[in-house]
Amino acid sequence: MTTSPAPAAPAARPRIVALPGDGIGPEVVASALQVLHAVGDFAVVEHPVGAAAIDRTGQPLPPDTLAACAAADAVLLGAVGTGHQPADPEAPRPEQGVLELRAALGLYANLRPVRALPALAAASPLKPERTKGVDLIVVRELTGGLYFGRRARTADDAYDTCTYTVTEIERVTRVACELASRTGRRARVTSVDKANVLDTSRLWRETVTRVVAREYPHVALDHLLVDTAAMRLVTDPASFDVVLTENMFGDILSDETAAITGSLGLLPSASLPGAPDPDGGIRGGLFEPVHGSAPDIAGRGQASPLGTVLSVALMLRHGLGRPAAADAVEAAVERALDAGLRTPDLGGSATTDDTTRAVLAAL
Ligand SMILES: NC(=O)c1ccc[n+]([C@@H]2O[C@H](COP(=O)([O-])OP(=O)(O)OC[C@H]3O[C@@H](n4cnc5c(N)ncnc54)[C@H](O)[C@@H]3O)[C@@H](O)[C@H]2O)c1
Ligand SMILES: CC(C)[C@H](C(=O)O)[C@@H](O)C(=O)O
Ligand SMILES: [Mg+2]
Repeated sequence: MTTSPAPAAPAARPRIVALPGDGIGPEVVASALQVLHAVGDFAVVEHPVGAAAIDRTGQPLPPDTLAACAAADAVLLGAVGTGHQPADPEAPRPEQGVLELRAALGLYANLRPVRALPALAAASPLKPERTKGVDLIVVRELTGGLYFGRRARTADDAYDTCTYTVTEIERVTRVACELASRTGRRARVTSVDKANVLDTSRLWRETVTRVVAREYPHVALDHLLVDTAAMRLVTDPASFDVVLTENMFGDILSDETAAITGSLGLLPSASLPGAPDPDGGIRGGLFEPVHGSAPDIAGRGQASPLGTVLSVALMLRHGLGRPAAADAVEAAVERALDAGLRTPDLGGSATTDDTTRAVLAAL
């Protein structure tokens, strides 16, 4: 008697934790999850973070939320924050939730890609000839520097310290160089620091220079001071390929890149525990738009969900090893914009729901 082979076990559904958060977070996450479900079969569970979690549990990152994120294949976050600081300096702050999550999951490499889409050339405050062809990635160190240094405050004074170790700088430099070396990129890394003032920046510059010279000699490396980089990002954005920088500078410069695309609402990000797998393998990670909770427009159905939808594309590509689905989502967003879709931040009147429908229709 011959035995037939056992039927192949169905591929496990990737487990996604969604953290809607605050303000427009729930609006943009709901939209992005519709797009995610349109391109595959995923098991999604939602957990609270930020002010929503403080309201429910007193903590911005409750232990149940962290445990679920640690066990998930990938995490999608909307935004946290109420837009105002609590009167009591000891009170928990929503933003601590996202910072603790990044640190707890070891997500030191934050990728913030920026592409100027031809359809949106007129939406940028920059001249079209300056933004034409811009395709850069900010690689922001995410778990060190001022955000995580020793700090204290009294009624009369306060300090935050900026610390970097050689190991922290080396590993994020490797991520930037790996990305710069990939097909379609220009093998150029611009490292941004403030080496004319800060010791951490001098260590940063020396370490980046050494890693590139020893391990990535084919990568063209240059260094810019952060003030000059801020200027160059709007005067000559097309000159950048991969921008490598520390935590605080990366936060500020990446919001500035909104001027290139036309709106902060369009920018996605991926926070990873290392370089994306070159073979498209599963990496996990946290995926979130660059923008915040936008309290000024929350609850009105006006927010652009595209930064979160494009973060889903990054999740599919870098977190879940599904590059074809990622390409499909990005192409659908481009087709919808080509067809004239414009939310108020881009000068139009499309709602969040209109945008979701347009992307789903273009898939
Ligand atoms: N990762 C995060 O969760 C994250 C990121 C940035 C800011 N924040 C928090 O968000 C709160 C508000 O901060 P803020 O106002 O300085 O920055 P923000 O990014 O929330 O908003 C800045 C401006 O951009 C607009 N905007 C942002 N996202 C948009 C979208 N998707 N569509 C259309 N317009 C959009 C807003 O309406 C606002 O005018 C603060 O509590 C801050 O700490 C959270
Ligand atoms: C909310 C805040 C802590 C966060 C940051 O500064 O990293 C945000 O501005 C971002 O860019 O993701
Ligand atoms: Mg920011």
